Amino acid sequence: MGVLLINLGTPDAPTAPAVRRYLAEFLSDRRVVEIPPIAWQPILRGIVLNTRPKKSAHAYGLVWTEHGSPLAHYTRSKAEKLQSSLGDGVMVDWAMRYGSPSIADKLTAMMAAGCDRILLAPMYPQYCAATTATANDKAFAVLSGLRWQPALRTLPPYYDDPAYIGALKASIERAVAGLDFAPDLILASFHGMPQRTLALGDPYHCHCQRTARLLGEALGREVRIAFQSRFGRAKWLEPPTDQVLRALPGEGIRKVAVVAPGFSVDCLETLEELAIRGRQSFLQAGGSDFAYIPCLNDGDDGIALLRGLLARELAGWVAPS
Ligand SMILES: C=CC1=C(C)c2cc3[nH]c(cc4nc(cc5[nH]c(cc1n2)c(C)c5CCC(=O)O)C(CCC(=O)O)=C4C)c(C)c3C=C
Ligand SMILES: [Fe+2]
Ligand SMILES: [Fe+2]
Repeated sequence: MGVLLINLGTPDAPTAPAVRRYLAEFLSDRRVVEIPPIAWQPILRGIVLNTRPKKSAHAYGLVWTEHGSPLAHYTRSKAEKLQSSLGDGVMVDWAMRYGSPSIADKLTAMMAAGCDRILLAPMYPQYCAATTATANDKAFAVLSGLRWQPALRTLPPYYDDPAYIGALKASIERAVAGLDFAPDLILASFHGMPQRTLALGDPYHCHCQRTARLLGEALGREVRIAFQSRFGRAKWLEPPTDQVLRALPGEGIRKVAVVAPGFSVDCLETLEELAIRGRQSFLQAGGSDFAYIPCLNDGDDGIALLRGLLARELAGWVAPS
């Protein structure tokens, strides 16, 4: 019996060549960039991969840790803590959709260790074709080459699960209690997506809206939603986080706490885009106090949440110790 936590992927080093390799794989995924390859690949190879890696490598350098990329470090730590929590009856491991460790290598190792039933757990509370579906696609593609396949289950999105909302509420309340100011507003920033994916039926936008609404109800205060990390020229989900942060002081909101509930662990998009650049935008626009509240990461709230979700999905396969 195995559980494979799957996250997005990250470069092996904060250098332009490593970021280039990572972006080449990531941005060639047709679940991520839905432009026909004949039109997109020349733009990707001719422009994006010649300009973005240097800029992004600099940004990665600002958040890189002694354990490597924060995304990989926290994902690994989550898997190790869940292994202890779920016990010897279940093998818990982790993989990345892009780069390493690969889904193919980890699934192969799990099968070699005797796992004939595997729960795939994409680490995304809100379902999105560009994240959840492509992670599962990759695992199914590995199985398509096997004569003797293991049985598979996939972790459903958990954007409205009371345990998820409860874990976010506890972590936000604890973080806010430790601040030396009282925030006028909690801003929930989710990764953006092209607007057209909403019209095409992707539930991601609705899942984000529902998470933010339930979180506001649980906290008993306004939680405003925004979408970050715009990529490319198409229209993205609105409002953009950086614009909201720049507009808040004009509304009289001068103390803000920003949280990123759509990211299971901190990464470039939260630590650099929100905690560094978001802070600058807000303070330059006249804000007085800014706090970035970390993701659930490998903290007790996050581990207890995932343990519960995984145990539920493993029901009938195993009784965790
Ligand atoms: C949490 C959900 C995510 C969605 C939805 C998502 C969609 C999406 N992203 C890009 C382009 C980029 N994303 C990048 C980094 C990145 N994205 C997510 C998560 C989601 N992306 C994470 C967790 C990360 C961080 C990775 C890390 O190493 O820390 C990047 C790379 C960084 C950069 O150069 O800015 C790009 C590019 C698109 C196009 C997209 C949907 C269509
Ligand atoms: Fe992204
Ligand atoms: Fe970004």
